[in-house]
Formats: sequence, structure tokens, C-alpha cells
Amino acid sequence: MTFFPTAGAFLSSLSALPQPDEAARSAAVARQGQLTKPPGSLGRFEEIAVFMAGWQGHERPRLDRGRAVIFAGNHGIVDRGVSAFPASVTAQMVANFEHGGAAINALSRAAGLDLRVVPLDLDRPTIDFTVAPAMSEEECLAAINAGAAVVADAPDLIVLGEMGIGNSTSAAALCLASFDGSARDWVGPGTGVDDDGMARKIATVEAGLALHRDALSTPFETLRRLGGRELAAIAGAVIAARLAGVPVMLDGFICCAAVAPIAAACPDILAHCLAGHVSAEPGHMRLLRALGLDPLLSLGMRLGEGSGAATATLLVRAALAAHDEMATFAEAGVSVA
Ligand SMILES: Cc1cc2ncn([C@H]3O[C@H](COP(=O)(O)O)[C@@H](O)[C@H]3O)c2cc1C
Ligand SMILES: O=C(O)c1cccnc1
Repeated sequence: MTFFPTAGAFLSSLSALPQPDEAARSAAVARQGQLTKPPGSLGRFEEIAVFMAGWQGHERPRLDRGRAVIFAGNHGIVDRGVSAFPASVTAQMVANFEHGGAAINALSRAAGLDLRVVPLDLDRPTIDFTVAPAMSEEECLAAINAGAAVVADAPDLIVLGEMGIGNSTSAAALCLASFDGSARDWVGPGTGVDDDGMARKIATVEAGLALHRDALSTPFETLRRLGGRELAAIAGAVIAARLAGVPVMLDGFICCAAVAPIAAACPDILAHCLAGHVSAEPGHMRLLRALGLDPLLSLGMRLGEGSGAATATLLVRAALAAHDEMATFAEAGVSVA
């Protein structure tokens, strides 16, 4: 499926974004005010229920068809010694996802999410971005469209994750290109590199920015030059979800970095997104602040795969259960004041 036929179509979609259904939102706010509890006493759960109502367009939103998607891609910069693991682990983990043995399989099952795995040309790593753009326009657009395709049948919620050895370095480059700071502010240990590995990551990000900075004229160019297929796919999925009114749960540093270029150009693009958690990757909290997102969980996780986002979906289930199943003051015969 070609959701975005050209890079121009991808970019112009950012200037015509649908807003939440105000009638459904107001009805959900009114319902929260009638449930048998002091007003506001369910805290963030109330906000989540109202958020889901607005994007789904129903006073009582559902989570029957929740979907987790993990996009996978390989990165040319791995040859620069930026990960504690070899690039071959990406494909090995994809096989593990397909056999049900990874953390995201267990957590998706626990959260009642259907899991899709989308490997993106794993045998063709992106080009080392310190030498040339990571992807051609066609490759980047194909990845964006692979992301957009996973929301075609409008699931109730989409949970986004990634797998790609080396992608915490691409993520740091996308953050530096999109927001302020230095390479050091955005680079972290990822899978657990030592001090020398950290220095190689910082040098890689600095070299990438030095080469491409003057050409980063649009979010598409930033994703294409410094990103990777799985990161472009996440950006495509987030925009397609917005156009389809599908709420999104974002994961850790890498998943959030994938949307940094589009959010820097168009801050409203993340209005339909929740941040599942803040990961232990040091740049993640800084990134969430730049994106204007308040994470639901802080569990010291630093895995990726959509694992934090899938876990946070359990909180959405709790919020929707309270919103849907609680009695109103009138139904329960409880005095209002
Ligand atoms: C076995 C294994 C499973 C993973 N699942 C997610 N990641 C995570 O680690 C990678 C990013 O870290 P870096 O930039 O240091 O390579 C990504 O694939 C990410 O999703 C994993 C990494 C490994 C080794
Ligand atoms: O926060 C993340 O997304 C993350 C951190 C470390 C390794 N992989 C992913």
C-alpha cells in the first residue's frame, strides 16, 4: 500500500491534521464527573479515558483491538563500533519475535495486544551516515509507507516499537538535528557500550551532523539522511494513525527519537500520542520534554522493542475499565454532595 506517494505528500499531511472529536471528548468528561468518586480522584486515568474518547470518537472508548508493531532495520554505522552487539542480532531477534520468545511477546500477551513484526530489508543495511545519506528517497519513502500500512484497518490503539542494532546512535543524531544541545546530551549507552564506545557514538553523531546539517531542510530529509528504515516507519505510522484517528502509545528513547523530526517541524503532530514510559537512556527525559510528553511509567527499562509502551497499555486498560464499568451517582443512589 502506498499511503504517501511522494515525500511531498508525506510533508503536506503535516499541515492538515485532524483534531479529536470534541463531542465524544466532552461526553467523556461529563461521564467522569458523574461516576461514583470525588471529581478528579482517578487522576491520570481520567485524562487517559478522555484522550481515548476524543481520538476514537466514542464516549466509552474500547481496547478490544489493540496492536503492537515492531519495526526492524539494520544500520551501516554499526561498523563504527557504536553498539555492544553485532548487527546480526537484529535478524536473530526478529526470528525470536516470530517464535514468541522476546520480552515484547510476553508483554504484548500480558497486555492483550496483537503483535506484528515488520522486518525492513534487513539484508540491506542503511549507509553509514557519516559518509552519505543513510537512505535514498525511495528507500525512506518505502519505509514510511510500511509504517503507515499498519494502521490501515484502524486498530483501537497502536503500540510502536523498534529493533535495530546501532539505532540508539541514529536516534541521538535525529534528536540533535531536531532540537538543541550537543551530541553528548543525546548519546547514551544503548545496549551498554563502555566509555570508548560512548566516545565512538558521540564522534559518529558529530560527524553525521557536520556532513548533513545544511541539507536537513525538512523532516523527510532528516529521517532519510540520519535515520533508518525502522525509524522512518515509526514516523509514517504516527502520521497515518493521526490521519485515521488512531491513538498511539510511544515507547522509549529510540521510538520517540523517530518522531523528533516531524514534531520539531509540527509540534501538534503528537496530540494523539501517549508516552508509555521514560527509559533509562539518559536522553529520553530531555527528549520527552522537547516533545511535550509526560511519560506514564518510569521503571528503569532500557530495552526498546515497544516493551515499555506495551506495559503502559495495561494502564490504558485500567483507565477504560473504570470509565466504562463504574456506576454513576444516580445509578448507585450515592449522594452527590
Ligand atoms: C538481544 C537484544 C534485544 C534487543 N531488543 C531491543 N534492543 C535494543 O537495542 C538496540 C539499540 O541499542 P544499540 O544502539 O546499543 O545497538 C535496538 O535494537 C533496541 O531496540 C535489543 C538489543 C539486544 C542486544
Ligand atoms: O529507550 C530505548 O528506546 C532503548 C534504550 C536502550 C536500548 N534500546 C532501546
